[in-house]
Amino acid sequence: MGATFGARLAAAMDAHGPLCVGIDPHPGLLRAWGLPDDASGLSAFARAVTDALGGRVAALKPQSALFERHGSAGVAVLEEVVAAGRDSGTLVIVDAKRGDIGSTMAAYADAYLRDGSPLAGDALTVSPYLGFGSLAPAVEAAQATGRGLFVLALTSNPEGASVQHARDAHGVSVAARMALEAGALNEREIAASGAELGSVGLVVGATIGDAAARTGVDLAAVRGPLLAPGVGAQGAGADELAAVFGAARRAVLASSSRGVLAAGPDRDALRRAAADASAEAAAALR
Ligand SMILES: O=C(O)c1cc(=O)[nH]c(=O)n1[C@@H]1O[C@H](COP(=O)(O)O)[C@@H](O)[C@H]1O
Repeated sequence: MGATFGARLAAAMDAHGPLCVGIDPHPGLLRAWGLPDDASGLSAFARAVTDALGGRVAALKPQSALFERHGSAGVAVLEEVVAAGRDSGTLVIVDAKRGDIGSTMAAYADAYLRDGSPLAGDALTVSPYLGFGSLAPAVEAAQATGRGLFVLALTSNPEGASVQHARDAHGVSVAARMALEAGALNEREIAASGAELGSVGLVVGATIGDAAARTGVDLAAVRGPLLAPGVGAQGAGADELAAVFGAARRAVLASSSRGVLAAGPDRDALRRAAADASAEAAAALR
């Protein structure tokens, strides 16, 4: 196995800035780009984004749901995106938010985290709400193949608080429990690899305000990458990034989908939008 996902992501952020661009081919965006809402439109959209941004941003994050809308033909396009990202040298985070009981999770791990699987990018978003331990097959597969995970912890949507802020009998919030579990895995990995960041990241929305402090989540102690969606279309910008992440800001990968994609389909306009978003995130997180 080569370098760990955490090490590869840290190098990519140093080279290109702390920005992940989401590939979310919403019907409205396809329309705005003059493309049909079918698999051919998805393919043209995804190719335009990977051609424009491959090799220029730290990561690309295709949103599986928007490909699944078109059934097997759409999933085939998702496979093309994963391959195009890999060919361009840009890390691909497959945003499928998978989570299931352990034995079924093993099948998801096989689909998204196994060498040679057409759906396997460099990392996968996972949902720990069947219990963090249910993710064990994904953790094992990711560590065996040098891939990463992003575990939903404090999500950018307001409804997330009703689950994630809840506290157990010891007063530990659900989000803090997820952060502690991820931190323990990263500590072991870092002890072995010597990398700056582990490979078990968290999803922490840039829109959450002071929720990390209120839920007792120590973001710096996670020692893994912090994927921060909510930048751009959901309203977060430089001020929110700086305020939410504080001492953990060096680990943050800001994520924007519609905020960058709205500049397309023109290649140079997409590049300018991504470069501006990346520079803004870098300044906020310095
Ligand atoms: O895991 C994610 O990426 C994610 C987690 C979260 O808490 N909030 C969130 O918006 N996302 C994803 O990030 C993307 C946000 O898109 P924009 O709002 O267009 O930037 C979508 O694909 C969401 O599914």
